[in-house]
Amino acid sequence: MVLPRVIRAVIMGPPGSGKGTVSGRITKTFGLKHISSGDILRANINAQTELGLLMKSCIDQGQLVPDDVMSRLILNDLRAIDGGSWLLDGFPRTVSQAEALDVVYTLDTVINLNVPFQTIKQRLTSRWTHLPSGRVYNTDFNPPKVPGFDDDTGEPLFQRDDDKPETVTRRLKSYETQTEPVLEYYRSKGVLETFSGTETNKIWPHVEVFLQRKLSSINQKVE
Ligand SMILES: Nc1nc2c(ncn2[C@@H]2O[C@H](COP(=O)(O)OP(=O)(O)O)[C@@H](O)[C@H]2O)c(=O)[nH]1
Ligand SMILES: Nc1ncnc2c1ncn2[C@@H]1O[C@H](COP(=O)(O)OP(=O)(O)O)[C@@H](O)[C@H]1O
Repeated sequence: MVLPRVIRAVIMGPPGSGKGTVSGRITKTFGLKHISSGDILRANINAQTELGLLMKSCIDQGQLVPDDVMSRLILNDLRAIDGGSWLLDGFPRTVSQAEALDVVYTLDTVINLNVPFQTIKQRLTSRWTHLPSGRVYNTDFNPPKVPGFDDDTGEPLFQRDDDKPETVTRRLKSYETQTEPVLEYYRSKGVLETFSGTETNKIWPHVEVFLQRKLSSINQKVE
């Protein structure tokens, strides 16, 4: 699909709700650039940058990275895209981050994946990630062709330290206290679109139809 006008979107949902999985499908279908705060942080940890080393213990303990650090990091990346369409995944996670984003950009839509916590806990213990690309697998849902290795590159997959059950519980708590208020923030601005369910393959067709309609209505306004 051609995007005549720049589209700015955010995808939200608790950890493990399928943001990365659905983002992959959105970028493939609609051509938006996927920017994942978690992938950016993990790339920094892997490259042992100063920021990565500072943030690692915070992330491993299931706590959020400080707002000012995170907002600076993401806004810099968005500036570098220079006018292209994007889909933000994992940012904003606090009202303060949402306000920082608001100062610079107006969002077209915020997709909210509403998946029960019980479903999520089971998924995360079997999540495997390909660090360089951010591709995610699951030993039950979408296993790699060769266990432990990425389908596209053949490189090894890795299990995130913060996907341990006790850390997941802490991340879900921080989602409730710090991120749920962001949903209210976007609801009051009229841009929040919620998709509820327990299976990505059932949620995705609704997201796809919604985005098709949204993009064609935006493009009609441009013509
Ligand atoms: N069983 C199951 N696993 C899923 C489903 N959708 C995504 N997953 C897996 O659940 C884990 C979390 O998904 P991910 O997209 O990384 O969620 P995020 O943390 O919100 O970005 C990954 O291992 C996915 O492969 C689903 O419908 N069923
Ligand atoms: N916007 C953000 N603000 C603060 N911390 C963040 C943000 N995005 C990611 N992080 C940190 O990185 C961790 C992993 O994030 P992410 O990969 O998005 O997790 P998930 O996909 O499981 O929701 C978070 O638990 C948090 O410590």
